[in-house]
Amino acid sequence: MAAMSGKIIQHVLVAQSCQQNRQFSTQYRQDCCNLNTRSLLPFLGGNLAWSGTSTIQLCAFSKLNRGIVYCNAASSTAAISSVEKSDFLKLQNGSDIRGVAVAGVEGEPVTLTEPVTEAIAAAFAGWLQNRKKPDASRRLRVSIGHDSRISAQKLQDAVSRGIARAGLDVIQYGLASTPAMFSCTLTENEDFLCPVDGSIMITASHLPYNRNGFKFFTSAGGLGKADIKDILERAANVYKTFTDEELRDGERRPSQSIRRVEYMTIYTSNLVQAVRKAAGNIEKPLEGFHIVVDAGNGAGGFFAGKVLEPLGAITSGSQFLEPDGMFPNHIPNPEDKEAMKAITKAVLDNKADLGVIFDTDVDRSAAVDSSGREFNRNRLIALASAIVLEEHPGTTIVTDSVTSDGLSTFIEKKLGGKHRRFKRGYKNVIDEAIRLNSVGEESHLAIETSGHGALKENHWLDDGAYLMVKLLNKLASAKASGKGSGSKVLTDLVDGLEEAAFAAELRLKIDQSHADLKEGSFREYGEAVIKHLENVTDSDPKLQKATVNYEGVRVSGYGGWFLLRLSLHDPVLPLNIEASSKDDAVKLGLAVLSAAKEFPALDTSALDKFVQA
Ligand SMILES: O=P(O)(O)OC[C@H]1O[C@H](O)[C@H](O)[C@@H](O)[C@@H]1O
Repeated sequence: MAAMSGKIIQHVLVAQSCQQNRQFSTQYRQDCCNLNTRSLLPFLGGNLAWSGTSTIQLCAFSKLNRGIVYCNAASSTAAISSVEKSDFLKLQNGSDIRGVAVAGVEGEPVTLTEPVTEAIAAAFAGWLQNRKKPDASRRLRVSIGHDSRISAQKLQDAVSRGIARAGLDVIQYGLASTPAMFSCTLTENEDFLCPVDGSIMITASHLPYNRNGFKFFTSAGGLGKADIKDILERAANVYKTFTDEELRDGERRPSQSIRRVEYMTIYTSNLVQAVRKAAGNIEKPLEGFHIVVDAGNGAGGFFAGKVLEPLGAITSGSQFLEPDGMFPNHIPNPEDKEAMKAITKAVLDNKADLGVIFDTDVDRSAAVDSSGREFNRNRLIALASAIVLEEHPGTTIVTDSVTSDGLSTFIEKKLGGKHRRFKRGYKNVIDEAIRLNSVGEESHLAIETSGHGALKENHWLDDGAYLMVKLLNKLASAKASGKGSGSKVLTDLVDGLEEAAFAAELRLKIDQSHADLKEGSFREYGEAVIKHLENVTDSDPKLQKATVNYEGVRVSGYGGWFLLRLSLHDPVLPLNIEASSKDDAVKLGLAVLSAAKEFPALDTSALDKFVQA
């Protein structure tokens, strides 16, 4: 410990009483106590154990209304006795775990209680122990980070208890980004206790304030669906071993010694180095650029002060950088129209060269050029493809299924690459790119319209901040070589991308309690709808089914296309339509509707409205 920087690593204790926190709150604000009755003990050996990013977060919670909400947060005693294996399995959301962590929203009972969380963390530790042999000189170590959600501290404490319970070392990072939590499994730096053997990010991405969840990483990447299921099954067993006292008083149990590391300093300095290197080792390659950041009150505020400013950029006009788990300004989601409007306005108001926006946990991003043109969805993919294809001519770009026909033409005809339009889901897209490389087809970029983008050069980590670094590299190198000093260099890269005049996504719900399901699953029902639509399409000469398609049914016609597929997570059939006019889009919509109407458990009201409007 002595060899390590005292500024970086401290011991903290979890799960102390409100009284102890009251002492602490005199230093900050009284209402901070209300918010952290189950949180960190501030003192160890007379030193404040809370530092850096955590302090920022704490202060962000200091508004009274936040306090009220937090005090409604899940009581560990609520709904404890009846948590069954099936309840644990319901927490799976693809390759993530998601649940309700804060009480108070009608119809949304708390599912991520502290004991449930502790059991999940202990299960992950057990899963890790089965796979990794610890170094003889040390125990396995697991790091924990979280986004700005109001339940973050409570869940961090419970996760810490679960990991420690399994006998592994716990290292807390405080406010962090999801990509940083993968990155720390690869970083070689013993001063920062890296690499860790496994890591947990506490986040529910852009979902409402009452939700939370977990993503798990090892040096092999994010855990997949099968591993998550395994962990939840193990968690159900761990949970059974909890004593009544543990279930009742989870958050007040004696504390364990936990280490604290400011890992985000390593992560951000890696981003800074990447841009400097790309610009030819210039210290401030972004000098003269004005770049505004919108972190949506999530975890991405670091990008302005810790990445852009050291590179010389001006960041005035950046907004919503302070973590605030009530997300009072807009949903932190680059797919959200209001969010994109907000960053566009900030760029125009500030006459900035570029705007950058992140989702809550910074694994997704988008940008806006100086004229207010959005680089998100297909346009972001086109831009990233152009950059990657300059570096790796001919490479395959793997995308999700809802990408446009115009994007394929752009990648293949204009950029000379290959477009593999695969399935929805960032993990699916990344895994497909990895698979292609393993069978000899070179791929350097896997990217979704949602803003998840992963590069081979960055360990296939879907990192919203790194994706933006690729754009910054372009700005910096253009400036260094005298080719321009604004965002025009980026705008020019997407020149020639054909974009549909009309695009819509409608989500058709399947009523799981409807008799027409005949006790089958919503998946089977959804597949039947898709199959029927395929048959209808086959008999309509104006429609052509895509020959290469990996998910749902994709059909061209009336100068546009539609895709009907099953949602990754919900009993929903999302329908994407793109066409050159609303009239043509309606014609495509009517073709879908004629098939969908045969299925009474399918709620077609959104489509009805669409074709009538
Ligand atoms: O299938 P959907 O309901 O449209 O959801 C699909 C989306 O789910 C999650 O948000 C994943 O993080 C995304 O990668 C994925 O694209």
